[in-house]
Amino acid sequence: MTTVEMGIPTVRRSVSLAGRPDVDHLVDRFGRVARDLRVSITEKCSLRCTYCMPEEGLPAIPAQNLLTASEIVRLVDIAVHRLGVREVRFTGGEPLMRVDLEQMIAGCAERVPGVPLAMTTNAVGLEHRADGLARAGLTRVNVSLDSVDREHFARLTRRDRLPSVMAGIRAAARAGLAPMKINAVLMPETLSGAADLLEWCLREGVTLRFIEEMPLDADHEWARENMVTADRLLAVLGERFTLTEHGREDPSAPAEEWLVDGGPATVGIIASVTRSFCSDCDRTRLTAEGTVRSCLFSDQEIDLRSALRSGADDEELAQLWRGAMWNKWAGHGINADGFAPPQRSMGAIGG
Ligand SMILES: Nc1nc2c(ncn2[C@@H]2O[C@H](COP(=O)(O)OP(=O)(O)OP(=O)(O)O)[C@@H](O)[C@H]2O)c(=O)[nH]1
Ligand SMILES: C[S@@+](CC[C@H](N)C(=O)[O-])C[C@H]1O[C@@H](n2cnc3c(N)ncnc32)[C@H](O)[C@@H]1O
Ligand code: SF4
Ligand code: SF4
Repeated sequence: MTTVEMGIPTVRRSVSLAGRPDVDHLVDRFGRVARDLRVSITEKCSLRCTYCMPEEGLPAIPAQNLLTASEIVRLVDIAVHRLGVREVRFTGGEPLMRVDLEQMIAGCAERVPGVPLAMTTNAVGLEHRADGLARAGLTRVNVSLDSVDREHFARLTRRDRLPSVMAGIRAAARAGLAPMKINAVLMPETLSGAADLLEWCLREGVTLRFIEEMPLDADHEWARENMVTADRLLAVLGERFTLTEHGREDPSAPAEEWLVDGGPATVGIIASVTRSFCSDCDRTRLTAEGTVRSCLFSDQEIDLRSALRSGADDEELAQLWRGAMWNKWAGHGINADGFAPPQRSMGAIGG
């Protein structure tokens, strides 16, 4: 399948709160509390990673359906002050594709002072914006970088932009956007360069985390038998480094860590498929079109944008959000019989 649509999830305007305790924060039926908000701000991207986007990019979201910077600031304010969110991460698509990103960050920094404002980015062009983003109030960035081999990088991302990414990483470090983490999705074609990537990150003083590929690619080519597992990666890295299991930063952190050659440097693995961490999930998501998505894999979304634009007050919006999260599933279900991937691909959800 090569031509891909963005996917039309089931978008609802109301949701059942039956059985929900009368608390402010975002609880679900499994006792989890969402404190980590991920806000997708665009479907556009400067790269076309094969595990995420179709070659032609995602269909454009009509401008009137995209949340504006001030709408995003308002929803972030509600999330923090009414729903107990403690950290906000901007993602996409590629967040740097929005020219009003600095304005959005500055608005959030003013409304929710002290709350960490992070961004997940491919770092293309970050070189020119890192200082301004730091001044606006961005606290840290995680950067996607799958290979330090220029040819491998260009093949995987369908764009020859490795030098720009490296320059972006260095500029972000100089701007104080730290601690910075590098994310690398595990793919068969880049596995042979995994140890070189780790060596590069150790030299640059940034933390590397490898990620198992999830069935969220727009081309629907993910296949369990082709995916590189955490165990396979550990065997490959073990040929060059001594790795010692070190556990998780905190129980809801997606990455398990290993000390590299006795430490203190670590390498992380986000093993979403073979060692799922859904039972400790603390995430809530806002899509670029203003729907709440309770799980990466759940296509049932709650529409905040329509409510917001038809005059709902902050408490009404907060209550819709609480309902969306109360109905969150137990987990992604990738390992269950009959699993079907969601309609939206990763770039259309906000990874
Ligand atoms: N299964 C699952 N994987 C996720 C989720 N969110 C992010 N990921 C994966 O984890 C990777 C890293 O996510 P980041 O955007 O860097 O965020 P993070 O790991 O929460 O960031 P830190 O707070 O710096 O640890 C992404 O590339 C996704 O592949 C999630 O909710 N569920
Ligand atoms: C969708 S991107 C959006 C932010 C930004 N464009 C970037 O690449 O960092 C967010 C994260 O999702 C990850 N990702 C994309 N597709 C994935 C997949 N199929 N499985 C696992 N992670 C994926 C990327 O590696 C990236 O770290
Ligand atoms: S992973 Fe990020 S950089 Fe790569 S195509 Fe998806 S949105 Fe773009
Ligand atoms: S797949 Fe869903 S439940 Fe599992 S960690 Fe991700 S968002 Fe949370």
